[in-house]
Amino acid sequence: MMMRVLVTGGAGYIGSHCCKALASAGFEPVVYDNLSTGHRHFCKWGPLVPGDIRDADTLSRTFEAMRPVAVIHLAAQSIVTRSNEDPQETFDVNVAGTLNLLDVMKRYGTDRIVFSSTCAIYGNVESQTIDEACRNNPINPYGSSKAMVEAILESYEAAYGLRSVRLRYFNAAGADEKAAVGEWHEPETHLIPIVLDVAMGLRPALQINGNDYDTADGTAIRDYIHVEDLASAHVSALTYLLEGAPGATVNVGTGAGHSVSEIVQVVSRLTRRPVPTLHGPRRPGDPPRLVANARRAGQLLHWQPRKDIDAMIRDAWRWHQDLRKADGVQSLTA
Ligand SMILES: NC(=O)c1ccc[n+]([C@@H]2O[C@H](COP(=O)([O-])OP(=O)(O)OC[C@H]3O[C@@H](n4cnc5c(N)ncnc54)[C@H](O)[C@@H]3O)[C@@H](O)[C@H]2O)c1
Ligand SMILES: O=c1ccn([C@@H]2O[C@H](COP(=O)(O)OP(=O)(O)O[C@H]3O[C@H](CO)[C@@H](O)[C@H](O)[C@H]3O)[C@@H](O)[C@H]2O)c(=O)[nH]1
Repeated sequence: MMMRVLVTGGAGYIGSHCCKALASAGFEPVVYDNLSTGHRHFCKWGPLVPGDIRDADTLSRTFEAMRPVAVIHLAAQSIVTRSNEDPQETFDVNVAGTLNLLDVMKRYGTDRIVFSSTCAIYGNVESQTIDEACRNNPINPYGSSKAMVEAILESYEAAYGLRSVRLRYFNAAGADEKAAVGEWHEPETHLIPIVLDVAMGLRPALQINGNDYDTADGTAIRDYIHVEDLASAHVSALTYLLEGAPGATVNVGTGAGHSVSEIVQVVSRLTRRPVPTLHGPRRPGDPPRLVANARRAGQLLHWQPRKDIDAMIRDAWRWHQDLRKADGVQSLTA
């Protein structure tokens, strides 16, 4: 019988790719999602149970019926700006929701979880690349909420034997256009889909949030990781836990940093379209540079990223064009 894995947030961008990777590896993903930012038709590799992670009754009924061997926990409020404006919502979903999920897991004896953490927990870091030993110093409520959950998971392992892999993703990018899943947030706040909108002529220009950072071209640097590589890291983490290994905190990035201006250039080169830009102020809560030292993922999980930034932008571009055509969107600024 196939092993069932509960995927909270499985109707979202990263979660849907995880479900595909799980199904390819022989697991049955069961999506648990309130569809607040996810999409019903992204759930193609197993059943969808509509529900909120803060709803203990629906979660308990789901565990009773599905008896998952493990949980991959992606459901979250994950927009940094929104967390600054409404921290109560972010802590409620990300921290209280996770405590609720862990309580139900304990009651049903499900003792393995892969958690979506983030490089946002590092905050402002001096070093060129960041390893997992780097002190947590989040500079926005979103990052704080994820750091809190990491601490909770470590305590739960020590006290209750509930083992977890905390995957600290860097910036997800790209899409699986053949599977018709990709990045689709309303409203969109992430850099690459916004730049692609500009390349399509759906927005007049990209506003660059700050060009006075202490980086080579003055714009902020991120480590972009293909969403398919990110998904395969979840399967590796799950396999690691199923083999009985102890919990771990693991960066998931490529180790290559790209500035906002570089992303604009790559998009312009690959799409052969102009991408006009204008300069705006820094976005509150944005660290200047976040680039992974991803060695531990290789050593512990036997995982390596395969796709570089050009592949990410190419795949995102194909998906984005399909999405905008399907949406019938003519102009987002009209
Ligand atoms: N996108 C990135 O670059 C990135 C980087 C680091 C970490 N993360 C983390 O990865 C996870 C997934 O991010 P994403 O970009 O796929 O976002 P997403 O918004 O596409 O997916 C989140 C999913 O969770 C669901 N959800 C939200 N609140 C819920 C609740 N209370 N109960 C049940 N379901 C709920 C949404 O409907 C959605 O399907 C998040 O935890 C995010 O913090 C993302
Ligand atoms: O119109 C825009 C949009 C973004 N940016 C900048 O581009 C960079 C990347 O921004 P974005 O794509 O929004 O990603 P992050 O803010 O780095 O956050 C993402 O990546 C985090 C990990 O760093 C995750 O935890 C979050 O969930 C996810 O939103 C930042 O410097 C932004 O200020 C712009 O200059 N203009």
